[in-house]
Amino acid sequence: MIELKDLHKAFGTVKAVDGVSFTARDGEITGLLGPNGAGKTTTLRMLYTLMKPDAGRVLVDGIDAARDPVSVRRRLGVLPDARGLYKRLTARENIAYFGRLQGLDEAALRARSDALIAALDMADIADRRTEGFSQGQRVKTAIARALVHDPRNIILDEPTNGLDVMATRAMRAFLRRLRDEGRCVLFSSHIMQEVAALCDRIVVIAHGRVVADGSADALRAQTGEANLEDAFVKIIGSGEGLAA
Ligand SMILES: Nc1ncnc2c1ncn2[C@@H]1O[C@H](COP(=O)(O)OP(=O)(O)OP(=O)(O)O)[C@@H](O)[C@H]1O
Repeated sequence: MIELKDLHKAFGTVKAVDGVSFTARDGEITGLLGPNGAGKTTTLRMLYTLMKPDAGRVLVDGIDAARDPVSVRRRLGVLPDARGLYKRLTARENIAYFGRLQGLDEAALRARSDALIAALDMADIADRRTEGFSQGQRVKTAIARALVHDPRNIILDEPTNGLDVMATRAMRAFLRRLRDEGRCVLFSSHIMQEVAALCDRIVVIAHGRVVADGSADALRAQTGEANLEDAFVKIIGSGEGLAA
């Protein structure tokens, strides 16, 4: 479970995150939806301890990220916005490298790598160097790498960015599977359909603040709009910066 409590972060005069609080629960997919520049990436960076908040707290499975960042990182699998892979290594070697950094022994590493390569349907590319990989192949490798230590909480920044329709469908199925295993899945997106198709709970963020938080049905009821897209536009105040 991930709890964010009144997070703040400013860059000079820009209040990127201005009092964000929400909870992402186990066994649910939570979507962080907001237009470009809303503060999604900054919020996620504070959550995965890459950036220190100016104020506020992050708790992962009840552990305070400021007090024990190492334990928090162990409990998180992160697909960051920058997906840098080592291009001279094969996909499998990229995954193994991260597994060793996480302290997995060789037997556990092999078992986890094989399971992820099968789950992400990447057997055909696993032993190729990642140099020259397509966007979809890179995303799959980065996800396998992020999950090698079997984390309970999974954070993904725009996971389907640049993926084609089939790869997007496969990614959605994979995220549902993680959810059905009881994990806490949190992802950010500025694509309404993505969030509508996938999420049990939607946190809408605009100008660094949470402007709505609930199921798709709750958001429709809150706004009186039958169509989720219309509900989002009403909540955010405009459709600018959101993609259908
Ligand atoms: N390192 C930084 N230095 C200065 N300003 C920043 C920095 N990081 C983010 N910002 C600003 O903070 C605001 C929020 O940015 P953020 O990247 O969190 O938004 P986002 O919701 O992830 O947007 P997008 O969908 O475009 O990725 C923006 O105005 C951005 O320009």
